[in-house]
Amino acid sequence: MPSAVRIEHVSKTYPAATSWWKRVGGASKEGFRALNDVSLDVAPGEFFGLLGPNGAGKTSLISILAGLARASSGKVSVCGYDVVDQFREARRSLGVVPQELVFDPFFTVREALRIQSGYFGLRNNDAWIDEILENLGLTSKADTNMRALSGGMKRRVLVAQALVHRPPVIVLDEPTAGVDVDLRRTLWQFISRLNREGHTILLTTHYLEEAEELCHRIAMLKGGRVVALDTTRALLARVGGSRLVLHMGAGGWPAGRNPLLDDRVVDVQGPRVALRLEASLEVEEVLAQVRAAGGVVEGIEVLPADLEDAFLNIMHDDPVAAAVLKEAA
Ligand SMILES: Nc1ncnc2c1ncn2[C@@H]1O[C@H](COP(=O)(O)OP(=O)(O)OP(=O)(O)O)[C@@H](O)[C@H]1O
Repeated sequence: MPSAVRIEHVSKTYPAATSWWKRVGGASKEGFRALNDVSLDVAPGEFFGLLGPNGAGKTSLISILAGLARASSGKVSVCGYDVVDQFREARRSLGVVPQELVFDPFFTVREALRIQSGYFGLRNNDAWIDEILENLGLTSKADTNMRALSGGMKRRVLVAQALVHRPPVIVLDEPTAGVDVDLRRTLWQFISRLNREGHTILLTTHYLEEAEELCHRIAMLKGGRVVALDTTRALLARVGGSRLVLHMGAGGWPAGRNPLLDDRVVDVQGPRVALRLEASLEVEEVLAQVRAAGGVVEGIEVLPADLEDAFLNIMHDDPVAAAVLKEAA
């Protein structure tokens, strides 16, 4: 059986120089390289996560997969169909939920889904449309005009549109960005069910806890390169240990006073500082070092390591990723 998604040595360079791009400082003579020799193989039935910070290249990769953009080099196929040479077959095998809310304001929800079915040559698709509407909590909105829907409801319709032709591969580009808990739960229940029924899912997200819960395997992208590709379990095992979260009082984190202590820091968000621990027994020792360095600790939490730790570790351990991080700081 062919791979659900196969990406082979894909690079993407955006042309140098629209005038606005020059103004924001992104242009160079050679253009901007958003993807750099990316290779991935997603097996049929997998729930695969594509993670990475802003600008990592996730949307560029998905656009190439969906035939909306061309790779500068390399090959991409969906269910064995080349996305350029066999565009129709590849596109039919794919349902894409885009990141941006794009919709036609003139139709009701049901009309929009019927039209979308028509693009794939599907008539009499109402039974499946009704099932999708129900599973996404949209039944009561079926006859509502698209422009009268809230943002969250519009996002549900985007998901529904991607599913009308029952694609074997479903791609979700940050589907839960800015949506409420209710939609998240509804969406993940439905998507997990489709995955259990054999659909392959490719998910990009910034929410690492979502990826940790749902994905079998994960690729981490940074600066257009794959910096890690492994099972979720193996990525978690790579970090081990636990995390100490300190809530710092006046004066904040005593940076630069003790390099060993600074080395443990994985994340700083205002007064909340997360540190890596090899063993929980180290808590006392670390607290003593913080106090000796002049830090005032107001609260502590000890948490098991999670995907966020794995992500931060990998970003720091990878020399290219570390250089990109440093540049961004
Ligand atoms: N049309 C374009 N022209 C020039 N540069 C672009 C274009 N589209 C994207 N880029 C640049 O390519 C890089 C990768 O962008 P991309 O949108 O693929 O990243 P992303 O991982 O999806 O980010 P985010 O999480 O913010 O959505 C970014 O630096 C972006 O500014």
